[in-house]
Amino acid sequence: MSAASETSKRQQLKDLAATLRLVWRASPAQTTWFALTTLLASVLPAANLYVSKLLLNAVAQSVTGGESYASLLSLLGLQVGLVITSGVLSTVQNSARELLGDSLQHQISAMILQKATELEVERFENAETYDRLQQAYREVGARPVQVATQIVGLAGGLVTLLSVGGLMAQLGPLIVPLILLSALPGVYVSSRFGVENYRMLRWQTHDARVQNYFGSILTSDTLVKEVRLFNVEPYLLARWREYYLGFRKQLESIVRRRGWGNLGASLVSALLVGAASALVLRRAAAGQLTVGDFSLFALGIAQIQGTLSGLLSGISGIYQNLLYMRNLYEFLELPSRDLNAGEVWEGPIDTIEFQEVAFRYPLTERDVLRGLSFTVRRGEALALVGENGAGKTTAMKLLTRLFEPTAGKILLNGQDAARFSPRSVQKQMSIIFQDFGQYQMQAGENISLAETERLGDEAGQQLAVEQAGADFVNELPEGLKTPLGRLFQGGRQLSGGQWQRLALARLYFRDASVLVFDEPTAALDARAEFDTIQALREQARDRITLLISHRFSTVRLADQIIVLDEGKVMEAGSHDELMTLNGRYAALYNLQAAGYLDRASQTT
Ligand SMILES: Nc1ncnc2c1ncn2[C@@H]1O[C@H](COP(=O)(O)OP(=O)(O)OP(=O)(O)O)[C@@H](O)[C@H]1O
Repeated sequence: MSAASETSKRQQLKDLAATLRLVWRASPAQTTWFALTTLLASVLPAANLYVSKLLLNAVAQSVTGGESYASLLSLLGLQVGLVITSGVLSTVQNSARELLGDSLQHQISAMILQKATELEVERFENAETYDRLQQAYREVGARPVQVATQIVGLAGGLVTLLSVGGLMAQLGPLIVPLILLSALPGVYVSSRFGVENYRMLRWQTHDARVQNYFGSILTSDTLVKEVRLFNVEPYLLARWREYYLGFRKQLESIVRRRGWGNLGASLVSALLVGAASALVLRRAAAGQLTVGDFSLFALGIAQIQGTLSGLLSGISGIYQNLLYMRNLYEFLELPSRDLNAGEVWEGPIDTIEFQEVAFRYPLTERDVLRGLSFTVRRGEALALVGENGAGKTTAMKLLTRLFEPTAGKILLNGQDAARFSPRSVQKQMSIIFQDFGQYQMQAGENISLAETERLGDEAGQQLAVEQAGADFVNELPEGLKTPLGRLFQGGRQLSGGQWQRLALARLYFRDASVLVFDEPTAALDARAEFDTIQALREQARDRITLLISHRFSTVRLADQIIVLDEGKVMEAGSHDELMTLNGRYAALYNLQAAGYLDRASQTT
């Protein structure tokens, strides 16, 4: 695939304009200072060369007494003035660039984070989005300011080239073209390998993520116990290293080929400069050039070569940087989901009705829910049971509007939920997921995250703690203000069950009319689970409770039980009805009950 086909020219122009807009918006003042000082500094090389030439000629003349000390001094003064001007300009230029880079970095990070908040939840379950997010984050750093620097540098470079070229043209007609030519091979090599480098990094993104993942297992606080016990370290290290060796091979190949390319370019360049020098020396031998002219030539070569290669590599640099910036734009252009779009739902939810709901995850081939129908009313509890992967959590993701059904309808108080904005419907729901969050923040914050408008509501937090049976919070050194987790200094680590109680408190903290418990008690023992669910039934008398659990002793407390099998309802009814039916539910229930009885008889 050629670099050009990766992004069309038109797209690149658009990206260029977008990048310049980004730079300008980040800081108009710093951008102006930066551009102005760069342009002013670009006439200095020609001025310097010219004054040096005059000074050398004057020195040569003074040897024969043709030039006074005062006139030499005035030329020197001019040269010192130029050095000071250049110092002032470059100081302002560097400061402006540094501040501009910082503003840009902040602005782009904020854009990426904002975008992440607008993405559909399903995007986060998709490896491609992660790759894009990671690539976008990588570009936050220097790229945009590099593009700005390169564009301003192009204008400056042209001014320098024209002014120095004009001075050197007086030395002979072929001199400037020969020197210009000598810079080209080097520029070609660096631009070609620049593009190749870009492609290599892009291909490596996915593998680098996998490699990082292996590294993160080895440095994870939560996994360290399993890793040590099972002695997984050598395997993980080997996998990690295997990826490194793959990257290394690609890098070595690029470095080797680029090395040969640079060598060839230097040889060609040396030959061309040699030819230009021979021409100048011939004129010098014929007495047609002054000492100053020769110094102009010697210093001018480096200046022209440097400026031209700067110019050309600036162009290819802009091109390459825009390829990288595309990653950022691709991420920012991902479709957003406006969670506030739709009518605003107000008031409590009294009934939930699933009508023939089906769902298929994006990019997959299989419906994970098929024809799911049930109704649940305020004051009732409905339990979903079924084997792993039967679709229970997915049904809750649909109810809570994290995803939309692919077929069928969900009615709330008899109205199609799809009409209402997801945010306003979600306000009426509180949930504890299987993989609930363990936020490395204070205990009280962990609870109040369910309603950040009430972050300081300690009485509310305390009530939620009591409802969730999370009394351990009161024993913590600073109570609700105790920082939790191991990530930051001073944090207290909780047990799995304690974290879960805290997540339960978070669920209660939100004043919702629908409570969803997705295996809320997995980290609790059977007795504690039973107590928790019974307490929950008391507290949820005037709400709708939806419960997912693998423990039938808990499930039996629900008014309605739905047995899901491969996304379809297999049986539905109350505990007693399902036991009378003597089907799958009854079989599973009896199996677990026998297990309990068995254990009970062993302990007595
Ligand atoms: N993001 C996803 N993309 C694709 N398929 C998914 C995704 N999440 C879940 N699935 C698939 O959907 C099916 C139902 O998953 P779900 O998590 O709803 O099951 P569950 O009944 O809650 O299982 P468990 O008891 O293990 O929690 C499974 O086959 C799972 O592999």
